[in-house]
Amino acid sequence: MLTFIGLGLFDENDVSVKGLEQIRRADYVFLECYTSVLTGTTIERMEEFFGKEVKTLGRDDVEGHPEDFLRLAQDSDVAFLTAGDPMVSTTHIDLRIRAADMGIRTAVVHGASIVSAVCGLTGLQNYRFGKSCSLPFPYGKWAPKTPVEVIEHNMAENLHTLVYLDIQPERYMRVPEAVGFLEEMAAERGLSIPVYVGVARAGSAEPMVAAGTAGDLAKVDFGDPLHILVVPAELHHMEREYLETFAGL
Ligand SMILES: C[S@@+](CC[C@H](N)C(=O)[O-])C[C@H]1O[C@@H](n2cnc3c(N)ncnc32)[C@H](O)[C@@H]1O
Repeated sequence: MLTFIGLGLFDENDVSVKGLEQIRRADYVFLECYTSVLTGTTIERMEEFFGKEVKTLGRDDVEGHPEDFLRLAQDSDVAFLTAGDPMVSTTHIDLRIRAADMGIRTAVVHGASIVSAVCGLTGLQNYRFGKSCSLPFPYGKWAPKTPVEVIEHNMAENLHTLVYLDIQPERYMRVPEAVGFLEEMAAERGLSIPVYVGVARAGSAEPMVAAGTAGDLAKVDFGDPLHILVVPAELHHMEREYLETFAGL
């Protein structure tokens, strides 16, 4: 049996009771740590809390040769953990299909996701979001055009855009630098982005939410990772009031 378990947003306490029970019952526990991370804890703290050894998996282990750990699930209970929800903005539906093809029973225990947390923290209505995009660090002088194309398309449709910020082993993209990258790309296309909304450490006791122009956000200290950005569409009056009340718009 392979159980996909979402750990939620910040630390080991965010797992659901169902998720915790499954982890404690599992013969093997793997944590995928490249699509998102719990920055409020460590592997050691998770192991202590779960009472299990937690083995980490990188992108190549999961997407390149998952058979190695999937084989274990053919005759034992394997828990596959991710930060957030395992099936939101990940490619793990592929893994579940591969497992099913190998005759392995599977199940999903959902976790709190950054996608819903952003709505709660910013007041931006979930049904007003268009396609989301990921913003990677530029590679030398190369930077992808896709994020700003997605934003432009969503703005034309009057939809909000959620911008996931790059996570690398040694560094995390922060809101002010993300705004800087997007401003450069937008200027090249002649696109003007009037307002940004930045969020840091959703799920922690002290999440940071700030809204304003690129210039406003450049001055904000968002603190420790993880960070995420929203480019809002035209604001509904309730969304505006919420951002004025909770994000200093
Ligand atoms: C590719 S998405 C994966 C989403 C995850 N599966 C979920 O359901 O939450 C990961 C990105 O979301 C953002 N993110 C995730 N957790 C966050 C948090 N607690 N606070 C702020 N941003 C977060 C970061 O930009 C990160 O690079």
